[in-house]
Amino acid sequence: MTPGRIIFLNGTSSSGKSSIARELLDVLDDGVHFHLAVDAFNAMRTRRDLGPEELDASLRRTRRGFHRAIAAMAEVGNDLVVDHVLSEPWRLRDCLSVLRPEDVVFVGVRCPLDELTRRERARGDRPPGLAALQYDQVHRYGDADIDYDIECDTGLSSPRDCAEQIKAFLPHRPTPTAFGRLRERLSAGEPARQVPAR
Ligand SMILES: Nc1ncnc2c1ncn2[C@@H]1O[C@H](COP(=O)(O)OP(=O)(O)OP(=O)(O)O)[C@@H](O)[C@H]1O
Repeated sequence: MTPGRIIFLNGTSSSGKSSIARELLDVLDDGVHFHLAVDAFNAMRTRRDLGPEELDASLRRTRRGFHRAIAAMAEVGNDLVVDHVLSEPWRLRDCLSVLRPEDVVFVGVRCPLDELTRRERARGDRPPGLAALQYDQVHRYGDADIDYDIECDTGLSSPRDCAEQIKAFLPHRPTPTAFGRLRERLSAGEPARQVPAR
């Protein structure tokens, strides 16, 4: 059985990941796609108030479970669009350890901070300052910027345009993929992006 393709969107809250994912499901006409969002997994959790330690442990298990659910869906041939916030280094490490690098198209979803703050205020359903808190973390691993297959700037492009850009990129996926390159660099203790020679 051929494993499914995983278009993996990483960006801060309000960067436009879910909007792009919805458009991707509309524009991708090669097969059946599923949108897997970490928010949807969080929404499945018991509503009871948890203490800080219990909440931390539960959030970590939710995310580890989410990563393995992605792997399981793809393993049996489902094509996926994943929407995630890699704001802690272990989340990327865990994804690199459970997903097949050759199946992953790694997409950096970027947006300028002032626009993120404007959107966050306008939508009103996210804690104020959340995007700003994640801004310096999601596209970094250690001291380096994360190396993606493709990046979108939602400050410049609509969700539909970003989806079309990703679709146009798919036939040109490099080998090794960004996940393949990251896996090798991180296992060798190197930075997340190749440092240009001086
Ligand atoms: N390219 C864009 N241009 C203008 N507004 C956008 C764009 N993309 C998304 N938005 C708006 O920004 C808000 C957040 O978008 P969306 O829910 O897609 O972000 P998200 O990254 O999935 O956020 P979260 O991780 O918090 O769920 C929405 O109100 C959406 O309409």
